[in-house]
Amino acid sequence: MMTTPLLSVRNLTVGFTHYTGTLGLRPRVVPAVEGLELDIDPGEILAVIGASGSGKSLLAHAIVGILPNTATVSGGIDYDGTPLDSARLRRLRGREISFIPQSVNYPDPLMPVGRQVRLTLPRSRAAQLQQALFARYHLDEKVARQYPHELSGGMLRRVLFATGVTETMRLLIADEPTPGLHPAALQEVLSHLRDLADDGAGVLLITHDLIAAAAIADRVAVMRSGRVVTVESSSSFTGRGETLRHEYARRLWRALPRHDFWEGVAP
Ligand SMILES: Nc1ncnc2c1ncn2[C@@H]1O[C@H](COP(=O)(O)OP(=O)(O)OP(=O)(O)O)[C@@H](O)[C@H]1O
Ligand code: NI
Repeated sequence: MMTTPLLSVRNLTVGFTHYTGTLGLRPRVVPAVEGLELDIDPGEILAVIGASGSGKSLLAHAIVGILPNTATVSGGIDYDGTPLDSARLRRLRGREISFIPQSVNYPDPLMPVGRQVRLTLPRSRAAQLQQALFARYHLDEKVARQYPHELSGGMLRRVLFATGVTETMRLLIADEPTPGLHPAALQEVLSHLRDLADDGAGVLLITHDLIAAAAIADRVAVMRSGRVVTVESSSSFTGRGETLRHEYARRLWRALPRHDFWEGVAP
């Protein structure tokens, strides 16, 4: 029996207009990601890996409807079997669909973290919901009044989850939630993601960390230059990657330092 995927990305292309010609007046749409096809089932973690600039964040932004309005988009995204248009997204975002943005300039360094969390919540119940979320993520209430630089990396990450993850969540899009974490905090975030999936959520985990992706995800989509070159079962990232379907995935796997080590000692 076929089940409907929770999320289905169909032939998604996102382009940006570049101006060419001698006067720079001739507009041309250059695709930044092209022909993306991906499914996520309930209870599944799909990791998306790929080099910087390969289009991972654009994929996430297309799903949660926050592409810049300069982007040209074609293709479709279905949620629960029906198109995820902007009206539906507005209704579902923050309820069923959660997003943890890439933490480049987030959280805001100049705002207490509790206030940042409250800004993402329905205004009428923001204070109460923020307290409940902090309790759920084992964050002391005084943390709410602190600034990001006053918290450890692991605590900050828990704040990000408190911001993004709601009780009613069915789909989580997490863009690089783990960089710069020390091993214990990394482990904590990864096992939290696994728990959310084991509770039935579909998770799209964007990461540079192929080892973490292989350890925690069910499948790993590999992006390169704006395309999904292959979707591999995470169990194939083992040994020398003999069972990986695509050569590029094998190359990424074999390029990891510990493989150099093993190759170094192999007869
Ligand atoms: N607002 C924009 N205007 C023009 N081009 C853009 C815009 N945003 C992204 N791009 C292009 O799309 C490409 C993919 O960007 P994206 O942020 O998705 O990469 P990424 O895989 O998330 O990289 P990283 O790992 O560094 O976060 C970039 O190389 C860039 O050329
Ligand atoms: Ni990114």
